[in-house]
Amino acid sequence: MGAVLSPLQYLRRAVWLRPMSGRQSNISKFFTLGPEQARKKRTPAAPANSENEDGSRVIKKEENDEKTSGNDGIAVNGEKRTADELESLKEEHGEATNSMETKRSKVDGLSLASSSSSSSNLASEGETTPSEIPPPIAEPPLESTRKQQTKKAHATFADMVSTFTKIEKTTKRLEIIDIMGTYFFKMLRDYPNDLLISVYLSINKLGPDYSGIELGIGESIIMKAVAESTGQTLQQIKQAFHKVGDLGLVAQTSRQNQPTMFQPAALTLPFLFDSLKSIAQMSGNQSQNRKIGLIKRLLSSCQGAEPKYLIRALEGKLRLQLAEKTILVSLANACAQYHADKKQVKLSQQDRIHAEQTLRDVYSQLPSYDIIVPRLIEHGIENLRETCKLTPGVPTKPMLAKPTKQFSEVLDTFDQATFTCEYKYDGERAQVHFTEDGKFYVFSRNSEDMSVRYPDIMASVPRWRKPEATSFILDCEATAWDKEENRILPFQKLATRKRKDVKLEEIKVRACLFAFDILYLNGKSLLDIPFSERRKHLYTMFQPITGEFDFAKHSDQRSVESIQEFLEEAVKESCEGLMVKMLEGPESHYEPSKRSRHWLKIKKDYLSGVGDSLDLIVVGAYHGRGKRTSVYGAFLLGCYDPDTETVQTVCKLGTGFSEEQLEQFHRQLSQIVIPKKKDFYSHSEAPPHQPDVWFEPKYLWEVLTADLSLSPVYKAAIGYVQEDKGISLRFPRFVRVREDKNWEDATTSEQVSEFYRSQIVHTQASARASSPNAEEY
Ligand SMILES: Nc1ncnc2c1ncn2[C@@H]1O[C@H](COP(=O)(O)OP(=O)(O)OP(=O)(O)O)[C@@H](O)[C@H]1O
Repeated sequence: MGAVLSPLQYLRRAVWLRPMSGRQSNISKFFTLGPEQARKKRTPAAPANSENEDGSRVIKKEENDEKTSGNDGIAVNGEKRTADELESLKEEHGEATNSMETKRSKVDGLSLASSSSSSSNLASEGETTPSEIPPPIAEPPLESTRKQQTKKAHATFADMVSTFTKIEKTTKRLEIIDIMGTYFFKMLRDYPNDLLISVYLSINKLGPDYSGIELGIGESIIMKAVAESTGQTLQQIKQAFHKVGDLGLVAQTSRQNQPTMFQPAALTLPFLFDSLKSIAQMSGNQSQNRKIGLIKRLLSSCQGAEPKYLIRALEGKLRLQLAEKTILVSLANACAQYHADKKQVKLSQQDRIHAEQTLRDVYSQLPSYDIIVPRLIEHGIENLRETCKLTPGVPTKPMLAKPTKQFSEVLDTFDQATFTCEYKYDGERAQVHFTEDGKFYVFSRNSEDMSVRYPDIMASVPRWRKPEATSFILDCEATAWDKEENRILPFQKLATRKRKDVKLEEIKVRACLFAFDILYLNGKSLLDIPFSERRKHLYTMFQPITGEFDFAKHSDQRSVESIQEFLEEAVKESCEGLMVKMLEGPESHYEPSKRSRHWLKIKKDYLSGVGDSLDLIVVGAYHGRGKRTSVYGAFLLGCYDPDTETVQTVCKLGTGFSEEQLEQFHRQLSQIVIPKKKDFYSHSEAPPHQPDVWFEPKYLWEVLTADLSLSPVYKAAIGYVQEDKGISLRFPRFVRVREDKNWEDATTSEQVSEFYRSQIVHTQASARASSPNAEEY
């Protein structure tokens, strides 16, 4: 293996890449013909806001004039300035906006461009000048002056906002892909150094998931910053928020109504990105004030619709339908088109499909834009599979299983193929990495770095790794382990472990790893070899140590009776059920990120229920009565539609809780009550169905159900089965909190519709089985 650069090294490399000279092409046309199939009919997204999104600039000089006399000074961007200060600001501002080496103005809100090291590094002589860059086909409605000021150095937030504004006006995925593709194409052509940042900002992330840097600033901090920056009281902002339900819109309106004397310099993407990162990483003493200070600075640089998206970005929710899938398709299209233009060849529909597939596959193996984007720019999408491969140290997206509720279904699915059954351990998924340079990592199902959470696992790796294994990626389940009795403990025990600041000597509940797959070994990816061979490598390279590491127990017998027996054994040993996996042939290859039919899961509970539990978002609650007077008596839960970014309600849940749990949930959830329903929650508007309180989306609960039915009240998977009806759970029962998943990893609307459909298939099949001659009557 060649030397592997760290994400940071690649990022640095990318930052120093020169912009390539542009070529004129009819971009839009190409993207419109995107190969993504039209989706099934979906719930329309929350209605697009009707305000003037492009937001004409407000420079109400006359309003300021009366304030200029005396020492009172005037308000510039919400802050009082003396006449002297104003004079120097004018000079400073005029210079700053024309200079490539723009420095941040001493005064908030006038020139914020290029404060970061990356920003100032980027503008170098000899770059493509604006006159050499052909005008884009569909110019965004930007103020030309602002654009000219920054054209040479960096892409602006204004450009991005104008793209977002267009996206907010449509619910059609193909159009969104078209708009984003056009935007990324222009970034590639004009500002390749800023492409990586533009991708991150579009998905509202600040780095790969394993970097652990996350946005999601509390509403109270944002409200304070908006109030202070726009010269309003906190009360006024709170009231407006209560009325509108979107802090972004409140910020935009407040900013538009604010007298501003000078036009602030454009906010560049690198400066914005660096600032958001600083805000996300601030901690400790005074961090709240420092955050407010930085948000105010950013706000004072915003114009038009920029405050809206800035605030939404800070909240961690852009409310565009920009699912990561959409970004990948748009980016693939943009890159394919850009490189085809460069080579002066025509891009076929086939090429586009190929590009999309390539980027999706590569991203599931190596989910790091830090690594992918610079290599895309440098080597093109056609070489991406070669230049971006599975790499220890970067968590890959785990393969997932489909639920099944009947043993006969297992045999139907695998038919003549060779399959194997394994215990389905009930713990937390753990991807263990060992890099070529000798570092260990443990990553979660969501690519979070859990190395500090599991010091016991980290310490045990050298004991069970044989010296021949010089680098690897293992797929495992970490379970709680009873040292005295030498047995697995239920999942609930594992959940009692601390998640932060875990010290090895203080650990009370030990974790034991059960390895079920190996994806990478000694410099080579093993994804594309049969599972039987991967399993051999696993057994050769590692040694079991009781209570620390073992291989998932398996049985390769294929009769229904033997599977049933094996399941009973698994349950006796505190497992959830079985995993049934293809063992030979190409179907047994490891498919990162796919929920595949080549892996089936059978849980004990499925056999009487719907086929799987669901992981649902807690969106609201109803006050308790009688014994539950002081707590919430029932909860409103929803599933997630990643394509429309909506949370769709699916049931009211009131059973399966202990009294302690109800008290604990009351305490936890009271902290995240919001004044009104989020506009991306989809639920019946009828008063009897409204919960007493609404919550921020935060907690995910696992729920079992007897079956599913169509419903006019609940909106889950609306449009999938019936145009105007959603799907709801009947007799739902609480199982546990899913701490290993983010709320956006909830069961999707599509999965809910699959559960509903498979239930109908099963019902029909069993009706036929119990009455084989039914058709004759
Ligand atoms: N032998 C095994 N093979 C694969 N996965 C296993 C095994 N034992 C336990 N697991 C766990 O079971 C999960 C398989 O189910 P699935 O792929 O649907 O993930 P999930 O969405 O987390 O579902 P679940 O809620 O059932 O754990 C894996 O994510 C893994 O954590």
